[in-house]
Amino acid sequence: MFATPYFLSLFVLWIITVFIQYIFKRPCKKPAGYCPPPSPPALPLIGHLHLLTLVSYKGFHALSNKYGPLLFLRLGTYPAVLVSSAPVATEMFKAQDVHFLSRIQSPLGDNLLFGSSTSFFNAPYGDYWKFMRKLCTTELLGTSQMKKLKNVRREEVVRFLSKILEKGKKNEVANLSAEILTLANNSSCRMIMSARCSGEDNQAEKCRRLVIESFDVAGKLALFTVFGPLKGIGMWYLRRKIAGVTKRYDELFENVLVEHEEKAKREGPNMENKDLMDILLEVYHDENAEIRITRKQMKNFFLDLFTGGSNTTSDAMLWILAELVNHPAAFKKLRDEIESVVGTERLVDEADIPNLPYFQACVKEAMRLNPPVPIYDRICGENCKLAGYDIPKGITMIINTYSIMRDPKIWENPNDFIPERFLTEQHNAKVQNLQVYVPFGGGRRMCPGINMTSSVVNCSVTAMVQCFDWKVIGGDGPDGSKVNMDIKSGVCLDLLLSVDLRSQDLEAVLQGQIFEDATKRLDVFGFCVIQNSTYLLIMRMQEIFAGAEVEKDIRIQKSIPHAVEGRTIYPDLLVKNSQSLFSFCAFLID
Ligand code: HEM
Repeated sequence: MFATPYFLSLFVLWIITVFIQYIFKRPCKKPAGYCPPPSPPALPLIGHLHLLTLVSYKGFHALSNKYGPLLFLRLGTYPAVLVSSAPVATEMFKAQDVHFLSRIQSPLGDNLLFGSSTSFFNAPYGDYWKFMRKLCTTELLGTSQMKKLKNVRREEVVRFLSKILEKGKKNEVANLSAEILTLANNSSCRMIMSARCSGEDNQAEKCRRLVIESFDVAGKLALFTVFGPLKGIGMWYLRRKIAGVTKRYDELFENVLVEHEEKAKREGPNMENKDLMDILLEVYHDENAEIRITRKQMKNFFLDLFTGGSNTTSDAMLWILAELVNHPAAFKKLRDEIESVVGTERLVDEADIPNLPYFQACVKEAMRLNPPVPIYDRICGENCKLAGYDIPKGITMIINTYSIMRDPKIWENPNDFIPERFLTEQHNAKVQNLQVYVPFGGGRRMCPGINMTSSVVNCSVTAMVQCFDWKVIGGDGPDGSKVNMDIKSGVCLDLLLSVDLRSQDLEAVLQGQIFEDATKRLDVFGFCVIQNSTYLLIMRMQEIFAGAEVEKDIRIQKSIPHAVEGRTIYPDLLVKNSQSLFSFCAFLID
């Protein structure tokens, strides 16, 4: 009742403030010879906002096609420079990298989950960022840690494939957008903190929902920020939501951290199967560490890993599969490659990837055309020159990877899906000294999560091509066989595909893998429980054999001495293999 006139008067007040600022603002004196980047014609008050479109990077792309690769823009009251070509990006990430090493800070300072200086993603370039970056490269996200987590990824992929297999057998349509997001979330949550996103009361699921909520708040706040004087009003309007999300996230992570600390005390220095949280906690407790990180920094760091790692990875997988479905010749070529290297008697494995060059080219080409992070920001730290133009200290740089990777001066037929281009010498020579392929950014601040993403993408996409045939339901094109690649603002690709298992042989291979996976989990379960409570084990088995409804995750009860708490077994996988399991179980009980 009272809110509408109230907000209306605030809005009018804002218009008047901006207008007065606009009229009386003195143009600041620029030194002689000052040469700012070119700028499209702007309107009073809103600047270039009217030139943008709902899918922001496509609007920016259209602008750079018309006005050039380096542009000065005014988004409301917010000035920014748009970078859209490989030569400019190369200069920025190589010769001038030192001037562009920080990102935008949140208008809320350290009170919001996102954008605060205690996060790693937004940390200003300095000792904390350098320390964490080194830790990411050498320990947390480096190749050797990723190798250690291989089984975790394998289990999640096999779990995903078993769901798809069920769909295929029943001739059902698979909502791949949802299934692949679950796969990416579960893989990253397990690698980061040994938890899966399933069930209402699950920590990883709670964290996923909090991340979505805080993205929502951050997005709204960014809108207010564009309209200068509205920034304060936005912060006031959203203050309760911000405080609520931040408090819940803090409590949730405090619990997870305490659980990990207790586990570390119980298992001692030789603890096996460490996740990323175990490793970072060791650094946190190390009194001789180069930098003593705070608890808040640690919590924000995990948030960065979740936000940086889940949707990006699932989007990458969706785009790759969509491009392959839309290009049947490429799909067939890839399947032939997998078949010639792996055969049909075993499931493709991460270790096969170096022998699958065409697969690697398909991944690159799909990510070139559809970068999961199409735009991102940097801040200019010092007055400097870029492509001959003056860039003022403090201005936001918007890097449009979508434009950079469709630059017609670099890529022949830039809008076409041609994986072969990544296999030719000619292409390699042309791009040798240019930053042309930038889905993960560039320079010192480029994405540290490449290994983690690649390992999940590699093992899942290759298996999807090896085992299944995919068809679009109600798609685009004259015969309705194409995935509609036109995305709407803020929505990820909607991928609904019917799935068919290719052959009986592959079904046997997949079932074998699912069984092998299940027995691995049973082994842990049986071993722990058998020493102290055989009865419990048999009970559980009978429930499974009878096909009775059982809980999704059975946790080993805390009261059982020597049991590994928190380990889960997955009965939905076990049920399918009841016959083989029976003999396995009998062996254990003997
Ligand atoms: C397809 C998957 C991914 C894409 C396309 C992607 C893309 C990007 C891009 C474009 C940036 C900005 C780089 C720059 O400023 O030059 C970035 C930064 C970052 N990404 Fe990723 N990313 C992906 C996956 C991941 C994963 C799996 C993680 C970790 C689990 C991760 C963690 C981060 C972090 C922490 C940063 C900030 C780095 C810094 O400021 O030093 N990303 N990512």
